[in-house]
Amino acid sequence: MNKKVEVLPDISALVTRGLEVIMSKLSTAIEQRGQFTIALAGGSTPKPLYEAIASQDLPWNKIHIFWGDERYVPPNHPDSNELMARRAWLDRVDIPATNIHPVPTLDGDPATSSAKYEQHLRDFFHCSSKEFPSLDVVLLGMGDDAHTASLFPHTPALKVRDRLITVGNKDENPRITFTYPFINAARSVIFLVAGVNKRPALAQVFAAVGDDFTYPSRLIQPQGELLWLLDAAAGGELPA
Ligand SMILES: O=C(O)[C@H](O)[C@@H](O)[C@H](O)[C@H](O)COP(=O)(O)O
Repeated sequence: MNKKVEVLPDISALVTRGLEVIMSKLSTAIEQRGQFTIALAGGSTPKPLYEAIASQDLPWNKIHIFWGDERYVPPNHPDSNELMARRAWLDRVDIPATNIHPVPTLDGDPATSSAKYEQHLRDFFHCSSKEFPSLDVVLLGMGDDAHTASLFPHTPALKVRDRLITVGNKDENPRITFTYPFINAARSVIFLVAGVNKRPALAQVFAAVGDDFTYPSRLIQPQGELLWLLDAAAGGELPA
């Protein structure tokens, strides 16, 4: 694993750096493989980054969008990660509808939706039930409790290692999430973390020794590149 940590002075610089990194990986992916695949994070931090990507002149027909996790709500619900990304980015660019791969959340049963998303991913990447396909980029946030995607502390989702997608839970509210082994199969995993409230969790995640099930972001140890992009408020006290 190639782990890098960058601390940027503020949110604006964090977004600018995130855009620069993603544009570089997008160009490389399209040059080498003819397409770019990215899984988006939800929450609030990535919204300005999505708005910045929407302003770029890109080969949208070669870009495929997935979600690393989704709340189990309809796509028009205010909590929907898909809705946030469509409003901030996808509705503003000429990307083919077939290049947008939202998590199904209308089956009435999270386990059914989870299996359906898994099959969609396997069909897209033409991979067997044993393989973990590699997205070019998995973009992640991190909660104050060190969760990432919808891998929350001390939940069953943290123990699922033989699937791409599983059902997560936050306060009894179901979520659909990438499993940590699927995240770790990515060519690049990029965390975008901002705010002083994230410092305690970051200290635990970066500690040499710690409990992965208490601090789930510790589980993210990709074979490829791991890049932590932090603003100074979040990362200012981390040991260099
Ligand atoms: O569905 C979600 O909410 C996200 O995927 C979640 O993992 C998020 O990235 C973190 O909770 C950080 O959220 P903020 O960026 O809002 O702090």
